[in-house]
Amino acid sequence: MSTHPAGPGEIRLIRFVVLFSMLLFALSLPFLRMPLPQYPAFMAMYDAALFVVYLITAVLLYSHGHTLRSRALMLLADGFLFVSVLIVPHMFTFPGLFAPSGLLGAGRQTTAWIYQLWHGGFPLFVLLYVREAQREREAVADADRPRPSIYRHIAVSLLASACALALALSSDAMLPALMQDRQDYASDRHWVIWLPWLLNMAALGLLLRKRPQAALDLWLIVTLITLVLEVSMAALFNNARYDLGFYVGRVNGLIAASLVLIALLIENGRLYALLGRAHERMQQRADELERRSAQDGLTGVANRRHFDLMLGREWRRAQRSGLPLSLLMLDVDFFKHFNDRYGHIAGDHCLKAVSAVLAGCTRRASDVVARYGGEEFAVLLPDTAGDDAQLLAEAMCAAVRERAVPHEDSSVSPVVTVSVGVATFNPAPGMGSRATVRSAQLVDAADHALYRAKDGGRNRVVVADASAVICQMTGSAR
Ligand SMILES: Nc1nc2c(ncn2[C@@H]2O[C@H](COP(=O)(O)OP(=O)(O)OP(=O)(O)O)[C@@H](O)[C@H]2O)c(=O)[nH]1
Repeated sequence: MSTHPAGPGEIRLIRFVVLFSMLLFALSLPFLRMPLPQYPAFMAMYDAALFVVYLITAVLLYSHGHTLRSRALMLLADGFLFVSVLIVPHMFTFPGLFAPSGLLGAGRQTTAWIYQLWHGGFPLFVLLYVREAQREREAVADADRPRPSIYRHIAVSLLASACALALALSSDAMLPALMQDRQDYASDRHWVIWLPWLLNMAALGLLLRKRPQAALDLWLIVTLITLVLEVSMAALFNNARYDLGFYVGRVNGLIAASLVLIALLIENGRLYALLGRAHERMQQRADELERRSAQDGLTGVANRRHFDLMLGREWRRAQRSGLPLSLLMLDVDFFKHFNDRYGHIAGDHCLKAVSAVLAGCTRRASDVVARYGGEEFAVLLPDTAGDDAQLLAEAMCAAVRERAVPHEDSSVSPVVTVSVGVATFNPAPGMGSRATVRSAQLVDAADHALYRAKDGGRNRVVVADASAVICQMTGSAR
């Protein structure tokens, strides 16, 4: 918000607020001096609301300034804190609110001077903000800026409020009279009553000239316009406390106070939505990366890395549950001849077809079909006994044959065939501590059975005893 331009919706809202404030001013201008009933409770509510709004705005701006390492935003936050602190004595010293002549040793001029100092002080902070924002834009990148100290800023702001309060408390003796009595303004008021108006106009002029204008700048412009209108109605062109200008001016003041807060809250909501969407996108990308990192690029089945991971995991699970774990190792027969005859690209297509057939044969979500390397595949079958693994291995053998990928250079079949080694392990309790070694033994056993299948003539399934590596020929049909 402090760097981004305002969106079209924001600009519409800004225009509406300016028009509303100007209309309110224009309509009440002829009646500003009209006396109205006195409602001290209105002042209590007004000051309490302003205090909360200014304080929250200051907190939000300090946090933005700290995050963005922006001294400019800190200075603006100082302005809001300065006002929120001054509002408290303004309420306590206001005659008739807590005591007929106000608390804190207030004199006749005290409250009026607090009002003057807060309305004159705030635009000074805006002027400092504009100057610093311009300097920051021309200086080094945000990340290289030293982070401004929040505490130092708060301390300076509190000091400024304390000085202003001290001045206001001694205003009866030291400063020009603004009030004739506790109700009416002085008839020949000193020119200093124009100072807040002039300072707000100066800050407004500087902000209007600032380029580029961020959304925050536009909201500040509206704030200053409404403040100028407030000061005009409630301090310059009206006559006394509790006349129409006094009330309507304060309504404008409340609008002015809320604008930056509303803008910051809108911005916060927008940032949360953006953050949520960014997090979702990142999560999707992470899932996609995770999926890809587990996948073989050519065939789409699991890759070797994922297979190793799953083997270790399933081995440990089998250790805990005592359920059997079977492994099939499959190898395409005479694949070198296939490549030589049909070419490498056709070889790739053949591997894709074989892997699709193998994946199609598995039925359980826990089964893992993986490309083990080259033209060799591995199928991990958790909770599967040797007999069932052998049945599945033979079904795979048959399914590959039925897929009928022509292989004229194979001496065992006119179509592509596979040889399969099967190993099953029935883990005993206590083997888990040496899980990787033992799971490697299962791979060795299945591999050994596979080579026996090759030796035995190919296109067949051989089952091994995983613990003793006892091979048993089953002689699959051609
Ligand atoms: N097209 C293709 N060929 C591959 C790929 N990976 C390995 N190969 C080939 O697969 C062939 C494997 O040959 P061998 O290990 O001699 O085995 P074989 O010819 O299948 O013989 P047997 O296994 O004894 O039946 C080699 O020619 C490799 O180049 C691949 O990703 N794509």
